[in-house]
Amino acid sequence: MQSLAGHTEWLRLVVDQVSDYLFIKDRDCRFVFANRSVAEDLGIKNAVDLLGRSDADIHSPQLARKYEADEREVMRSGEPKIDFEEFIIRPDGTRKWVSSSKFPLRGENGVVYGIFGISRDITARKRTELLMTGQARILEMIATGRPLPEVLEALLCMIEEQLDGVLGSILLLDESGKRLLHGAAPSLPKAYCDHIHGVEIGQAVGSCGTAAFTGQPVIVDDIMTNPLWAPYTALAEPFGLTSCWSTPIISHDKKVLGTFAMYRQGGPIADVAESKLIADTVRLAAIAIERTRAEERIRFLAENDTLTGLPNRRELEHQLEQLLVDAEKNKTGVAVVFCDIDRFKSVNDSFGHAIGDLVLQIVSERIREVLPDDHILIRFGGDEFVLVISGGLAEKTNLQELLGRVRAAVAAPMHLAGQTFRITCSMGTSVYPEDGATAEVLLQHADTAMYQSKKSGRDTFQFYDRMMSEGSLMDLTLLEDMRVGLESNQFFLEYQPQFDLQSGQLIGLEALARWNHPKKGRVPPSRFIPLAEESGLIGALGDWVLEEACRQVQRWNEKGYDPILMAVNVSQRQFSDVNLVKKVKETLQVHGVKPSAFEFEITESLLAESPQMAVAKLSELRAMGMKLAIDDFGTGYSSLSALRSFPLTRLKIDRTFIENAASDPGSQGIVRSIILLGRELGLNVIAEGVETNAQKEFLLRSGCVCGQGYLFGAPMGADEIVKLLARSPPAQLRGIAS
Ligand SMILES: Nc1nc2c(ncn2[C@@H]2O[C@@H]3COP(=O)(O)O[C@H]4[C@@H](O)[C@H](n5cnc6c(=O)[nH]c(N)nc65)O[C@@H]4COP(=O)(O)O[C@H]3[C@H]2O)c(=O)[nH]1
Repeated sequence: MQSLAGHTEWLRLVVDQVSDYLFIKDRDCRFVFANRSVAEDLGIKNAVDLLGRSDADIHSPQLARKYEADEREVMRSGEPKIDFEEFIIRPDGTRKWVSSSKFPLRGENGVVYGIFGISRDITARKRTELLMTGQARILEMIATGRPLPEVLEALLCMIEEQLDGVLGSILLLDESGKRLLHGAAPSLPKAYCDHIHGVEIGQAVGSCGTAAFTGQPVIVDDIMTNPLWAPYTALAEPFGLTSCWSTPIISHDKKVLGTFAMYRQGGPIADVAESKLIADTVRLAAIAIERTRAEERIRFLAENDTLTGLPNRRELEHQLEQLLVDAEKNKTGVAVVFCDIDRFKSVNDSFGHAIGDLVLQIVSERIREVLPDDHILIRFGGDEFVLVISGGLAEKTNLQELLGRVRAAVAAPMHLAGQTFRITCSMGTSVYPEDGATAEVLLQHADTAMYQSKKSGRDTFQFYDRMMSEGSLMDLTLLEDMRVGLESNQFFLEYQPQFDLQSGQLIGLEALARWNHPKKGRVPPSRFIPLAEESGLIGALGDWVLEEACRQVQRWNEKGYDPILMAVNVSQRQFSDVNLVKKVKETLQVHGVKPSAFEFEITESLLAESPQMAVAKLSELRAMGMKLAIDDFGTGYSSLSALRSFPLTRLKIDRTFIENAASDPGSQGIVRSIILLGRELGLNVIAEGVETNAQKEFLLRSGCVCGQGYLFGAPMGADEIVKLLARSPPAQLRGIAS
């Protein structure tokens, strides 16, 4: 008996040395035997204290039910359950994975009276497995574009599963690089996260604020005493947070993206953290954040214009369609406004593209400031913007008032690169449902109305009118008529005389195109010249004008009249023709006209469009001996230095300045400056549109040499000019080299 007792004692000593769990349970699943390993992990000092207790007395009901179900099945079937994985949760909340085998215990009569169990610790292996599958799952989430908060949360859950008692948190550095924003923290109290959200980073801002600022990990084992946490102890204390290890999340190009922090409630953090796990976690977090930011950037680029930050054309169509659906439902209006900057190309060419870009940014900001936030402004492309206005503001009187403010805001002076100038815009508006039912039609009609604003002198806005579209149709018919007219001699030239203001002598003629339409009668140049320019027909018309002017000079030469300077207008498109110089040379030669008796009138904007090409071409024409004038001078953006580089011979002061010159001091000042500028550059100056003696007197007083206008003679036929030529031979132009 004694030997048996000694034997039992000896047996217990042996089984208590074994690190595996060894246990026996009766038919009611109550412990009848357990070794020390089982008791220790359950926080029970003496293994005998386990005897008679069931899993329900020790574990959570969920775990207890699972263990019991397995054991009852072994007893019922009489078959052992070998090497299966399960886990226990210790009283401190940590998890232990085990590989268990449970065998039925039979008496000599073969009756099963309990189970014998053995379980081996496989936590390390299991964690590695879980870590690998967890990481693979997170990479899959990143690859399939799951939302960032979801990915970060899964990442932290994986960490919390790996590191017992750790509460994870990820904070993201905001765009300014100054503040940390909440990313994910599945186990931290919400109130704590709310406090941290938006914290400014710095030298001593807890663990995360400091880690983000320095770019280095910050390990704080005692929050209450560490100086980095001094301002935040009161924040951590109510939540029982005692330690925190924060590691900066760094991008591939070494920028701080945020922080990954591990907190503990009770005890230091340094003993639970594993550096390899931390390194893997911040790497995965960096991939997730960078991928999300790259996607956001791509989306932004796809939907917005990079220069102004405004939504782009693609976005407009999408948003406008949606607005129209809402407007249809709510029976409200939507206005589409096309806004185009006037003469933007000239701005770009005169001041450079960098200034052009700034102008676009300023214009977009100015419009945005005037437009209430809930209405849309998009950059349609180039110098075109589209405003979409809905609700009460889309009603005509409100809209008029709003567009007036947009117009004024855009036109306010701009001070850029040491220059001050005004930019204006032309706008056109179409309104749903009156002017169109779809986004496409509304845009098209707003564009048509904008085009009308341009035609009517720019710096204004127009509402779409059906007649405008009909006008476009009429334009097409007129264009066709013009083609026919050019071939069937419906065009002819009139000549307007130019005079020396002092001597009153004839000094030159300006050839002006005229069209006698078989049905419509005289069509004014203001109608057909812009149409010819837009359509490209101006090339053929310009060739014809040059040819006809040369023929006329030739006729007068043959009749023995003294040679007179003949000026012809050259449009922008005509000037861009690569064969222009060759054509002019040939035409003059064919008709025996001296180039020195010919003048080209070009516009200021033409010089601004492409200054290098203009200098090259003008130099060639000038080298032939032709004279070169700038027409409508004063309306463009020419600067003194730019003008110097062009080989010009005269400036024609724009009619609008002469119109007011006798009375308006502003116009007088401009006229005087142009005359001075001409003198400074050694150019002859002629005033156009002189209608009154008062204007003539003012010009004489200001030192203007030449004039042209109804006061001296309207454009007239060649026969009338002959009478002038017969009366007095033309004088040489003063101030121009031949
Ligand atoms: N109010 C007023 N107007 C005066 C006076 N004196 C002359 N005019 C008008 O002023 C315009 C002068 O021509 P522009 O500035 O070159 O302006 C021209 C020019 O830009 C263009 N144009 C005319 N013929 C041609 C041409 O053959 N080729 C090209 N490219 N353009 C042409 O059409 C524009 C208009 O031509 P027009 O209607 O003939 O109008 C002419 C002329 O009739 C005046 O005292 N008061």
